[in-house]
Amino acid sequence: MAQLLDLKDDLDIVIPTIRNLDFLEMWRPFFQPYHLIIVQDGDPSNTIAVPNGFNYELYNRNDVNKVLGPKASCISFKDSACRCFGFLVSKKKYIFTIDDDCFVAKEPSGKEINALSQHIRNLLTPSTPLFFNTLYDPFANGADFVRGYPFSLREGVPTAISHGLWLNIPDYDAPTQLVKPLERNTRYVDAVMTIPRGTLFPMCGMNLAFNRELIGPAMYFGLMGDGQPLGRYDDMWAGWCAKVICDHLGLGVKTGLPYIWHSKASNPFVNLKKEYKGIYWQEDMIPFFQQIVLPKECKTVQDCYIELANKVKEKLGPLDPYFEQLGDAMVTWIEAWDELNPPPETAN
Ligand SMILES: O=c1ccn([C@@H]2O[C@H](COP(=O)(O)OP(=O)(O)O[C@H]3OC[C@H](O)[C@H](O)[C@H]3O)[C@@H](O)[C@H]2O)c(=O)[nH]1
Ligand SMILES: [Mn+2]
Repeated sequence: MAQLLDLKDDLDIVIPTIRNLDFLEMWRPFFQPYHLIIVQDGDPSNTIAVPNGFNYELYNRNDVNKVLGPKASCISFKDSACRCFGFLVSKKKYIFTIDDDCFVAKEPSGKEINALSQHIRNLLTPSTPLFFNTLYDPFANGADFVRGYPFSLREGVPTAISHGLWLNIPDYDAPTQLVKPLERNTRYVDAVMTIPRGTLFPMCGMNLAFNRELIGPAMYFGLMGDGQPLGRYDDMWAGWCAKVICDHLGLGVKTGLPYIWHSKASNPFVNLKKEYKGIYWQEDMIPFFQQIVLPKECKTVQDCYIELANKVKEKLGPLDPYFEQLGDAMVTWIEAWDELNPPPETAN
């Protein structure tokens, strides 16, 4: 498996940022062989310092507007949701996206965690969404399928998403941050699990990898930030859309290892202002995703996503006009995706 854990020609690292990128120094041993796509948010006249020796492309808002023209309206401004522009312009099979306040974590033994290689292992080994393996990831070293696990299901399904976790500052919503300002996550759980089919999960974008060819068009992080009634639901929205589509297309989503060290607690009051509508809208959003049935005619991610977009407008539009705009932006995203990523047979 060791030779499989080096995908330097097949994976891009996408970083959304409003800060300098000194954090890369700690990741240098793991990230240096890889190409970085840096999405600079906020004022494009600011200069983002990238440490020497990294191979990268950097896009600011002017670049987003230049590349997408009017379709740039679907890319959020002043929110980490802008990272999905990096997913759009990448030409690689795999993506790893990480926040700039996430550092190398250590196992209980003190060994530094190469988050990238664990994500690659997660993505290159099958998922088991159809039957839960009680010894967790059967493809992990020293594990296997337990007694009673049907042999007909042991092949598993292709893994589309690998969702990593965080030591130190956990990804809590603002109310929880306010109630538990000093809580730190010190629990290192040595497990990777497949999220069962039919079950949604709260996808966090700070330590996340995925197979672009399997699920890329569904990894749109929505309309958030400047001018929008919502923030910090970017990754959540993408995760709900992607999971419903993964279930429909027979793909898998894993969560657990690897851990990163999340160093910065963002301001809970600022977060509350960004999140509050999402906190009550999600009581309608979640049943929407739980009840959605994608037609069997939807054979590609794009087909599924356009169907989802239409249903978002129909079912969630009455909740708030925001969802009408979000549904339209979802369609614009697919148009942009297909324009920048034409299927091989039509590529000129
Ligand atoms: O306007 C902005 C704000 C931030 N960024 C970049 O996004 C990354 C996350 O920012 P930060 O670490 O400050 O926020 P957190 O609250 O820790 O992030 C969580 O909530 C928002 C997202 O869902 C995120 O994935 C979660 O981890 C960081 O790289 C900032 O530089 C931005 O691009 N624009
Ligand atoms: Mn953070």
